[in-house]
Amino acid sequence: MYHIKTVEGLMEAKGYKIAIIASRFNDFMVNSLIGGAVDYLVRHGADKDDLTIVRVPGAFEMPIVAKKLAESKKYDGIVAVGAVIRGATPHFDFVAAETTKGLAHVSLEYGIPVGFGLLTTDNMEQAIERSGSKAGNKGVEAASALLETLQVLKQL
Ligand SMILES: Nc1c(NC[C@H](O)[C@H](O)[C@H](O)CO)[nH]c(=O)[nH]c1=O
Ligand SMILES: CC(=O)[C@@H](O)COP(=O)(O)O
Repeated sequence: MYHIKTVEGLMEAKGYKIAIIASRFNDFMVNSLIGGAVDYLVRHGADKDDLTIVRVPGAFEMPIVAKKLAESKKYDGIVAVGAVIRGATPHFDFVAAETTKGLAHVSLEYGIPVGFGLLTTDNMEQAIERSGSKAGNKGVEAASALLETLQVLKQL
């Protein structure tokens, strides 16, 4: 038998300062994503005073705000929640791709983990299903992923 050193993270939020970036577009769903993320973080030890919610107009504005938050060095991590829902034109593809790339860029450039809770769905029904109903809550998943990543990074 080999003993292999394994680095893995527990879901522990105590002591972390976390910013939640949330778009106003499709805010019926986004409010549920915020609620899921906050509930998860608090139930895993976060102090409410250590959480900051930053509202932005749409998903496209998330990366520049994430960059500013990262530059401030006030936060250990970011949870980004939003909902991009396909319409009649190719607009969806541009907004979804640029938001995703922008958030990934900020994460790597500034070395700050970003929990990616952006719904990118073909229709409203899929978005509702993923914001606290039958297909779970992407805000919860993003918050959970952030905590695990923070704990892993701390050990490396
Ligand atoms: N259609 C969606 C948008 N579009 C708005 C853009 O994100 C942006 O705010 C606008 O183009 C001004 O710069 N945003 C979403 O978050 N979700 C959508 O479905
Ligand atoms: C994702 C979007 O921007 C979308 O809501 C836009 O809809 P449309 O392509 O019908 O203008």
